[in-house]
Amino acid sequence: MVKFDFQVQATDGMARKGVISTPRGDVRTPAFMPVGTAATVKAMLPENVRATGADILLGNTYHLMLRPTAERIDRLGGLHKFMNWDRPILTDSGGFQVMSLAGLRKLTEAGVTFKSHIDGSKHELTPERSMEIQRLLGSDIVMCFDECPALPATDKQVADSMRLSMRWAARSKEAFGDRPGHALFGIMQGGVTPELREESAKALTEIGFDGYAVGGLAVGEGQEAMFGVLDYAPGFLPHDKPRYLMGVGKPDDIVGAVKRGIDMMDCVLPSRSGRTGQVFTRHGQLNIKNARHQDDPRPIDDECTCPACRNYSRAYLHHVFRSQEIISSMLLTWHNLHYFQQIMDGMRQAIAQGMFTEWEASFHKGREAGDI
Ligand SMILES: CNc1nc2c(CC[C@H]3O[C@H](OC)[C@H](OC)[C@@H](OC)[C@@H]3OC)c3nc(N)[nH]c(=O)c3cc2[nH]1
Repeated sequence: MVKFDFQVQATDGMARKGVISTPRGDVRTPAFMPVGTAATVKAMLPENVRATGADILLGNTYHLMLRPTAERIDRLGGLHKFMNWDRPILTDSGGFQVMSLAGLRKLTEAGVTFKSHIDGSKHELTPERSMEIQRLLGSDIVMCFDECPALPATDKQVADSMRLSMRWAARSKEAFGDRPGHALFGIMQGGVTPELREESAKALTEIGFDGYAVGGLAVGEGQEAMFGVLDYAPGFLPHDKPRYLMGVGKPDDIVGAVKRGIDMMDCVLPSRSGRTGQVFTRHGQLNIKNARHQDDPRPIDDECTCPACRNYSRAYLHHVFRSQEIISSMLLTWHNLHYFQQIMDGMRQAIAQGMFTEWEASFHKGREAGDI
């Protein structure tokens, strides 16, 4: 039985290239993880998500516990079978979504009670319940139940919230138990305060996890403040375990995070923005709904090998977007996810060759180019 393992294969400055081995397959790092919130990466068949180069995708505890419920997915054979994705799945613990989506929430030492944003039914999430849900879903990488404080927050609020999350991390570990081949990741909190971030990292490392997330970022603090935390926070975490930055981000956020020692990231951006016509390319981004594309016979990017760029013109993509045709979401999502995976592949190769600085310079230069 392959157990869960992480090997750093090369480093270049703080950047690392590695591989996470799991019973359901390997995850090449640095890795970008497409978001499959309600058991689907929207507008994509799982085999097409794989074709973009993804080794792992995300599921969402909060959404799935409400609908169709974790118990139903368990009865039907687990999330992998349910959504026809047999490679690794990481699920978030649900706390973040409760604070951002649910109505009528009550936060206590025990956990969070809330009313479903779907039908108003009452639910409770605790570290123990979150571990049970993620076990029922069958996810390979389980996230601790934590609290991500909303900004703006006073130092005391951030400190109190972080310490609650650390107590919840211990309860999560206790409830997770011993599950060979499955991993439990702790989530560092502490806002933008180095002392709190270090206290959180120490607490998590003492409890001991298979990987560590840097939480509490990408919540509106801005790129400069986020990079400011990433200039020191990953270094507080064990070198030989994966580091996961939650909820990030735009292409330049991703590059800056890998440069600062992050191994895994997730973001709704490439899939969600694909549905709004936002297209990411190596020369920057464009919005296909802009009238300037309606007669343009060129592909989005003539060097991109995705189906949208190989087979369709900007004029066509403009037309199907304007006409709200379903194929528009399919092609633009596929292109954006493909492009994000191209960035990860480029960084993995660059780190392996000790060329990350040069690769980063060409990445930024490509975006200075004029008309895209
Ligand atoms: C955007 N900035 C962002 N997202 C943070 C997520 C959620 C990630 C979550 O973000 C969406 O949920 C809302 C995704 O669904 C749409 C989830 O994918 C399933 C994804 O789960 C990993 C955090 N989750 C936890 N547990 N703790 C965090 O501190 C945290 C910080 C985040 N910042």
